[in-house]
Amino acid sequence: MAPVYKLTYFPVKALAEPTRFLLKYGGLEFEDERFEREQWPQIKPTMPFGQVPVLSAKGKQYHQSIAMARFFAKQVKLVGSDEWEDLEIDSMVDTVNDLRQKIAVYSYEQDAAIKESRKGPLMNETLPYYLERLDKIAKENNGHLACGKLTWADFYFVALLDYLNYMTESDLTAKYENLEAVKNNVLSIPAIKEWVETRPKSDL
Ligand SMILES: N[C@@H](CCC(=O)N[C@@H](CS)C(=O)NCC(=O)O)C(=O)O
Repeated sequence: MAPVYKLTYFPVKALAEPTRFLLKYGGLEFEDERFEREQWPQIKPTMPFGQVPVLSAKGKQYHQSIAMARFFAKQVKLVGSDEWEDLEIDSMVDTVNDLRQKIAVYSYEQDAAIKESRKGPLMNETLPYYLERLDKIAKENNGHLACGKLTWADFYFVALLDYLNYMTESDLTAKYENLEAVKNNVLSIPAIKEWVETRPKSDL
């Protein structure tokens, strides 16, 4: 029987990877549909808001990567134990996403001169600002980003990290031992370790 879930995305980790981590963690079968960039013009009009990732299930399409990650986090019990914990987790996920967007504004800039002008502020101000605070939070939470325990906020951060490193051409967590601990806590989970070793290779 075909899997219940199909996740459609470019052949990269990026925004689909948190959901892939959660599906693998929960042992939930899914079709990992990756299309080539040349196919995108044909596929784009078939997506609800012209973007991916898109989750297909039960004859419907669902967009927005954070919404789908939260959906699977509930299924695999990586959400909070009450609304307050969910608030803490959601706020960390949104903060990591804010950081991603700030990095993307630099990384995806097509004009070389504008890109260069954004590099200093990003590298010397924005990244340290976020990473120092995230590292402090990881310390206070014993190697996690929220609630002092493993939650989907950890998965969200660690699954996006390769993409963030690719966009900044750096190893963002190298200098931050508590963020390294968050990374190791997620990557040492057997199902995640296996996925990372066997998933299709991609830079971002
Ligand atoms: N907020 C959306 C953003 C999705 C998004 O930016 N998707 C990009 C790929 S990472 C895309 O589809 N780009 C192609 C396009 O817009 O034509 C989400 O988190 O799912």
